[in-house]
Amino acid sequence: MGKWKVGTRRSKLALTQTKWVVDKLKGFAPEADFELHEIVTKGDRILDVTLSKVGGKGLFVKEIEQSLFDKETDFAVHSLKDMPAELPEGLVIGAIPKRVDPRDVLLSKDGKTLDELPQGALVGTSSLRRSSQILAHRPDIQIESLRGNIDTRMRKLEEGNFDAIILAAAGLERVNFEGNISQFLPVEISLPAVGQGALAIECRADDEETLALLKQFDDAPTRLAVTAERSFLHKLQGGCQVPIGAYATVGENNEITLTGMVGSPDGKQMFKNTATGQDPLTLGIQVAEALLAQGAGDVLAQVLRENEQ
Ligand SMILES: NCc1[nH]cc(CCC(=O)O)c1CC(=O)O
Repeated sequence: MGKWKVGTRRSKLALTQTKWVVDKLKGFAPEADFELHEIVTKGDRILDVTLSKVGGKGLFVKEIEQSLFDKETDFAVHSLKDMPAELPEGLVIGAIPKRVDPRDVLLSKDGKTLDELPQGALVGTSSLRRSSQILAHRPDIQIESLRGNIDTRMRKLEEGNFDAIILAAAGLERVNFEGNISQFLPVEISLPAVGQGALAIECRADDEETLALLKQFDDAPTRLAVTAERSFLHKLQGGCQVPIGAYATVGENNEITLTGMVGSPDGKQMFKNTATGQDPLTLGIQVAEALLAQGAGDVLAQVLRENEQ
């Protein structure tokens, strides 16, 4: 039994993800009743502005979290990568389902790969992490900002505004657009965003009934991996839009291997480190400290200063 009110953003991707989660949860609680509550977030309303200049990640989750506090909703489905490194007191991630493909992908005219793009090609992305890594690999490329949901971005490619655009494989897969992918970028070229490809189901920390439901849908290796990635992000205090990437995998005996990167937006400076360990929180901090020792702190400080201007 039980009735759950589920918070979701209104974009096609968000609705698809939320409906997928609800469907799976029905498998664990066949008699339960789920009611979707669509919430328009600040991030959705100001997509035409450069998000990094108005406050970053929190914009997509704040109003949804408020509805959890107000008990208008009982849990909410987010893309994990849209969530700040630190949750507000009183909320927790009740489940992290198994991660899908974490990679970035290139969508181009005529299916060209990154290496096949013409000299000086125009590539659309608003992510500093993506621009940094693309430019490190192909310094001749021109990067231009590209905002909006998946449909909007793909339309701008079709209209001929860009030679190529970069998106997350996971988002395209979830809305069945993966047929448009020209190349899966290897993580050695484009290290994904923290949590990319994973979902987070957020609920109140004291809501035992919801926690018990969500727990059944939690994937332990994914949680270990993204906990390491988020610890790395937290240590670098990468709350807002910053050129930070991280990807962790979990092998035998729950051994976690984490790679983290910080790059300058022009790709001229690139710091990377890989380490292995058992404890995700310690490992994240260790990789972050290795990058700070290489000088990544100066790059991050510079980006923050530019965002403030
Ligand atoms: N930045 C927005 C965003 N947040 C989550 C996804 C989908 C991929 C995911 O769940 O990791 C996307 C689109 C994209 O980056 O292409």
